[in-house]
Amino acid sequence: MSFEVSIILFGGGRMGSAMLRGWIASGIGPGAIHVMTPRPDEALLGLAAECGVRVNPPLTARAGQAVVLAVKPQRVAEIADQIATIATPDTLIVSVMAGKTIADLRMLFPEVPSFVRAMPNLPAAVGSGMTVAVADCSAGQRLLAERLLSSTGAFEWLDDEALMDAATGVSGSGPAYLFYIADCLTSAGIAAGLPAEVAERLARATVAGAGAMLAPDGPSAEQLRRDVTSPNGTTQAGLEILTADGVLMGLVEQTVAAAAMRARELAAA
Ligand SMILES: NC(=O)C1=CN([C@@H]2O[C@H](COP(=O)(O)OP(=O)(O)OC[C@H]3O[C@@H](n4cnc5c(N)ncnc54)[C@H](OP(=O)(O)O)[C@@H]3O)[C@@H](O)[C@H]2O)C=CC1
Ligand SMILES: O=C(O)[C@@H]1CCC=N1
Repeated sequence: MSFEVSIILFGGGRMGSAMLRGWIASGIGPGAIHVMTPRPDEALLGLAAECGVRVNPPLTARAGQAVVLAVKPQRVAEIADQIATIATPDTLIVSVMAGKTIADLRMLFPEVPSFVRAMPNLPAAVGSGMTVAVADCSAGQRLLAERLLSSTGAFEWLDDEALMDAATGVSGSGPAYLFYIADCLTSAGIAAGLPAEVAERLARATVAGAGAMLAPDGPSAEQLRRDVTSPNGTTQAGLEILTADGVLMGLVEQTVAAAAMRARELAAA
């Protein structure tokens, strides 16, 4: 899907760069993208040079554009003056900051009429992201935001902004939990006698392959798990440990709850 939209991205860090890569790969015209970030790293500068993205150009008011905020919630106040100088009655702010509510954004940016609060995740960089969002803007801007956010992978609107913090705990932070599982699998492989590099290669490929099978229109996770598990075989022996007494399930519930709680705290940061 290729379309033209003029974007100013504030924050060229991990999430900003991940979205930028996803946008470019999906065909969004790179000449239409400006990145504002105080210390662009080599990778960002290389990507920008390769694709014609402008980094830290002088900004002027540009009607109809999307301003994407990918700075830390704790630092967003620093860009209020810059946003005030570029805001027009058509400006749409798309924030991906954890915790910050649309009400918070309205207080921070009183000149801006329209907001989308989104929560993407890092696999956006490879077109396999999961983004959820809520909107307080016109139907046309909602469509624009949806095209932008869905260009990096799966996307859905949430009806209730109160669900954004729980979604942050599941899909926003979720890739980190799975990367940790990959590390656990590597360590367990080493403990079981595999050379470290072999264990790591096996763990990475296994988590990536299992993730690929969880395509949205594919079988359920439960069905896929059953497909691996031969009755009385090796997987059953392993899963009896992993699922014993619901300990892991309880830990994952606590993990998501802690992340959601931190998102609520960040609203006030
Ligand atoms: N990382 C993730 O997986 C996800 C992150 N998010 C959200 O994305 C946002 C960014 O997170 P993340 O990318 O991890 O953090 P990073 O620290 O990697 O990126 C933040 C970027 O913002 C830049 N920045 C700081 N001040 C300004 C400013 N005044 N104007 C423009 N840019 C500025 C920083 O530059 P410098 O380092 O030079 O100060 C840095 O490059 C957060 O709000 C987070 O909640 C949402 C979903 C997932
Ligand atoms: O850890 C964080 O605060 C951000 C938001 C979701 C993923 N990373």
